[in-house]
Amino acid sequence: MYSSFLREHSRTFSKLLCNLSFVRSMGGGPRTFPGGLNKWQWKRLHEKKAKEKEKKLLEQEKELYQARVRTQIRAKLAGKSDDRSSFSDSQSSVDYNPMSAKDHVKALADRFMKEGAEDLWNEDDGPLKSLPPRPPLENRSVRPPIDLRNLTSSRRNLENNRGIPTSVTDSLKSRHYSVAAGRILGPRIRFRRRKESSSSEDDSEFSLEDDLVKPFVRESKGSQQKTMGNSKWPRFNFNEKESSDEESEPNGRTSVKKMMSRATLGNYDVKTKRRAPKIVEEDNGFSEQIQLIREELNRRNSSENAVRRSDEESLLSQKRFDECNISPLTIKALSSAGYVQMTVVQEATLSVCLDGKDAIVKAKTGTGKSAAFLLPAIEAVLKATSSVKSHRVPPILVLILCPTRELASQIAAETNAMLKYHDGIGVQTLIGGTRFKDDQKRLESDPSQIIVATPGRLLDHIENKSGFSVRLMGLKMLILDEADHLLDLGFRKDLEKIVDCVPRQRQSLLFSATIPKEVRRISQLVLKREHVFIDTVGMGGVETHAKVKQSYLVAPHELHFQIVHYLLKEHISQLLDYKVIVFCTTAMVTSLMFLLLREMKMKVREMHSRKPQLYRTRISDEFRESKQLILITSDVSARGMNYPDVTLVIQVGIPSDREHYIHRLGRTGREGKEGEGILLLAPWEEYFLDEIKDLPIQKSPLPQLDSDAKLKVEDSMAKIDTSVKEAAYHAWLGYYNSIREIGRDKTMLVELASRFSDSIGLQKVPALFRKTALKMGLKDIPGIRIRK
Ligand SMILES: Nc1ncnc2c1ncn2[C@@H]1O[C@H](COP(=O)(O)OP(=O)(O)OP(=O)(O)O)[C@@H](O)[C@H]1O
Repeated sequence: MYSSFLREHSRTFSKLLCNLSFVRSMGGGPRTFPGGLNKWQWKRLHEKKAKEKEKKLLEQEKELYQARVRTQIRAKLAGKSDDRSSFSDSQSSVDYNPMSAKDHVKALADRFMKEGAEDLWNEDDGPLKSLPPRPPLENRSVRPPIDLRNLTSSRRNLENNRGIPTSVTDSLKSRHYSVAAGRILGPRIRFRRRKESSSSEDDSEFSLEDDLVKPFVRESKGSQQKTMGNSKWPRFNFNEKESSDEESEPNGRTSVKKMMSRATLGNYDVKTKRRAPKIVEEDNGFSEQIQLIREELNRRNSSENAVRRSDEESLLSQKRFDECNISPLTIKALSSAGYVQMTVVQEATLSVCLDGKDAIVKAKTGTGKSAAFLLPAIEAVLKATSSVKSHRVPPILVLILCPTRELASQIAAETNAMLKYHDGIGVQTLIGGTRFKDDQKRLESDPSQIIVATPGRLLDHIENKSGFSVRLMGLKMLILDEADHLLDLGFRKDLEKIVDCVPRQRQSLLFSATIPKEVRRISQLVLKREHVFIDTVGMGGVETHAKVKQSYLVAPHELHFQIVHYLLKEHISQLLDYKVIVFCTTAMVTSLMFLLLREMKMKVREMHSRKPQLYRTRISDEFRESKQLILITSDVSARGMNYPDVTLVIQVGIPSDREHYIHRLGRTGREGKEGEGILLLAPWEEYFLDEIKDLPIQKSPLPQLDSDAKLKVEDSMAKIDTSVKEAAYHAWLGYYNSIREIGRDKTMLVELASRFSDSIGLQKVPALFRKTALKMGLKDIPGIRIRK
């Protein structure tokens, strides 16, 4: 709610810090700082200061906001419609920066009513879940379609629909409140309360503005809100603390409830009505209204989806690149790479991106999102270089952030292909696992306008490399590939720092195959408020490809290695040109799986975060080019990697969330091709299926495993070094401990981990360091051994 204000100020402050550290880093390196502090102490000191400042700003903003809301209540109670008009003359001219409560509410309403924002109405992530069948409502079929916008923009609509009084006095009598915080818009929640003293019901309706007022509203003791049709809709909590605000009236009548503090609102905030003990009934009209809106949205979307499904997952649109407003040299490069027609997401996004608008884009895996952001990126560079005089060191004009090193390299390679005929435009990668000095040399000898980076290494350059921050000051476009992952907690801090170091006047583009609702909410960390949301999947659309057959197997953990071996054998026997990716839960489990399958003479390669970068790059390149190869990997390969013609993806164990499942699966069935995905779960992991229940995944029967194969697996497992297995056990325990559904029952977790330890042929459960056990909350759990 206060974020825009806060962001604005904290950004300025952080920029100052950025510049400060940059100034210090000029001319040879920031090695010592005032007070004898080293770089990190200096940095921490300033981070602390920034946090304090941020807190103070937040407090100020809160106060301002509360004052504004109080004024609004006063105005209402005094019978004035405009909150500002209720101020004294001297106050009325004050500009309540950054915006008035009404404007704020309107802005929220606008944002949530935007085209494509309907899914924000949905309480769950992902597409709208289908609604349970409802008994037919009278006259429902003859109801005209609901204009959703009208629901927010015009109160009258609802009021007329439902016979709610519209006059000022009436509306004051039946006070209107609804819900802000971006959750409900338009339809207002209507509560009925019965006055203790009278049998007639007092309609109290809550309007959008007044949820902002909620902290100031005190409700009568004992009054309860009845559960709404959907329990997730915002609740009005009339809790004990609020009721303790009750004061005795001078006449000794304690049953008269005062609402809000008299100190702030004088007599206006004293409710002189008798206390209403409880809400007598909930107005079902509201949930009905919501239901109708949802149905209307579903209806609209199902017809859109029908059109979409009619050209069944077609990847390419009708539009050609040469029909678009992009450089002929780029078009030439595109056609030499075999791109003539645009893909659907490219067509949907290009004009918006070329217009300079901020956008957040959701499109299925393997549908050409990279080119969709690279084309406008190249245009932005061309535009900027033609209008700006030549610099000795060109500024960085486009910054592309990726979550993994391999993805950054892949994007850079694709950019290079598109820049084939453009002289004087270059792209460089800044990724971890390479020598920092080599980066520096490349940046100096061949400064490029486009940088593709992983967040950590980019920050190293911002903080340590003199001149780099200055080059970033010319940035025109910031792109986040796999945006939802970059906005995840794991990357968030780095991302915030990076955003603070680039100009505010820039275009930002966010792309991913999965954009959960909360990511859309926090995307404004990067995007302007007036951004566009482009969703080529569509609400209610399936996020995976119809041509990818999805199935799952449930088997005890002890059988997983054997089953993977069996599935691979089966697949290889059916396909000459197979190419398989096996995803494991952690790097060390990946390593164990790789060693086992290699021991069993399968043609496998391994890739995970514990491998040196040079090795990772070599394996990635080999797998891209090869046929008849199996890649055993962790989530480093889950997102964005474009290995052509992957025929099967096996996921062993639960992915960390629904999004990971979709991205891993998306390594097959790219460019509209066919593919297959198998998820292998232990019985206690079956709960995960609930997260993907809207996806077309089917249960497969357990294969017939012969005893020879079992012996073979056991023999091969016995040959693997114990240290690898111990590391796998530790990693396994760490992974599942971090998964809420499993990690919360520590005893069960340790028991399962012991079984895993058995299944990989360890004689006894490996011991943990005391510190590790403590950190994981496992110290006193039976079955955990502590290292002496
Ligand atoms: N217009 C086009 N014509 C033909 N092929 C294309 C076109 N655009 C992209 N491709 C190809 O489609 C494949 C997938 O593209 P890309 O890797 O950009 O997908 P993506 O949507 O980013 O996938 P992910 O969500 O997994 O990151 C690539 O092999 C790319 O070369």
